[in-house]
Amino acid sequence: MSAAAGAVGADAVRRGVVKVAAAQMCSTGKVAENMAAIRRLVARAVEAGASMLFLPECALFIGSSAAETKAAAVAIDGAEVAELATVAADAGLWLSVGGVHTRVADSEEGKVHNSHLVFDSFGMGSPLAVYHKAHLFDVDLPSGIQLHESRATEAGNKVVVVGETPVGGLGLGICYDMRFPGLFAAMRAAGADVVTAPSAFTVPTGEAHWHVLLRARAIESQCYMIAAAQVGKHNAKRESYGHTLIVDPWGKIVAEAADSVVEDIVVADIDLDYLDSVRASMPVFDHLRPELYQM
Ligand SMILES: O=C(O)CNC(=O)[C@H](CS)NC(=O)CCC(=O)C(=O)O
Repeated sequence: MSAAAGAVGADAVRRGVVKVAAAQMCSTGKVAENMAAIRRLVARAVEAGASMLFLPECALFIGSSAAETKAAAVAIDGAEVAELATVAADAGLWLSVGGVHTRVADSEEGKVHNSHLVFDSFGMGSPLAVYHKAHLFDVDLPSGIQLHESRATEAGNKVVVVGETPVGGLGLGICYDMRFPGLFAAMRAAGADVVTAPSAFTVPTGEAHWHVLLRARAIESQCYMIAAAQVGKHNAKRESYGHTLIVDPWGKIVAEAADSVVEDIVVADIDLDYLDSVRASMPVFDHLRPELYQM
């Protein structure tokens, strides 16, 4: 075998095809019960042969007021986060936990971060990467839904792409972030192959926008999009749309959970050779004209 052929072979091994799982669940205000559900979902992902599992926003806790959310926030170096690291390590699985309310040390009002945590499968006890949700969901919708995420939460200020995961470069988003294409373009520019939008989407906005937004972000960024979702009634005030989704870089839905199933995983292959071929045949990032539309 020539040296050149050897190099191609090595690259193929690095890119390759990797199976992932995305969860759907209905978290409540009871952390211990949510943690038990996470353990069941992890076991199912292992059984399915996945290398990585993606859990939705609010996987550990979903509250019904800003006060509850602040009170339930965990320390990034605390017991709950360490437990998640151990769960991942014991299973030999990489884990994305899409939105954990974490304490902000210097917040005068006791506000939290909505943090997307990534754990590797080696069990170092702490997350490999942390992204703080940058766009906060402060809305007053015609359907009567009012949500003011900023009452409990401080926005993050950094784009985060984890370089070397089983699925290549992994861009971290959360829920409402999916409405901001600039964030996903920035992730692609920073090396993302897979982007994420773990969610607790409202039912009316989900019916109107969920599939369109997620497919559009995948098509534009030419990345796989993984959106693990909360589903069903969490408490008297909150209900989520479900439809956990995995979309390929051409915009095709490759896995979707039924909204009637309260606890489930869906699996799909992440094929980075296919991703490369999509990017090569339509090199949109070589055609950008930021001088025309940079804001
Ligand atoms: O409240 C928490 O504890 C965690 N945060 C959330 O669930 C957030 C803020 S209320 N939900 C969303 O961003 C939904 C976005 C959405 O539904 C849309 O963009 O249409």
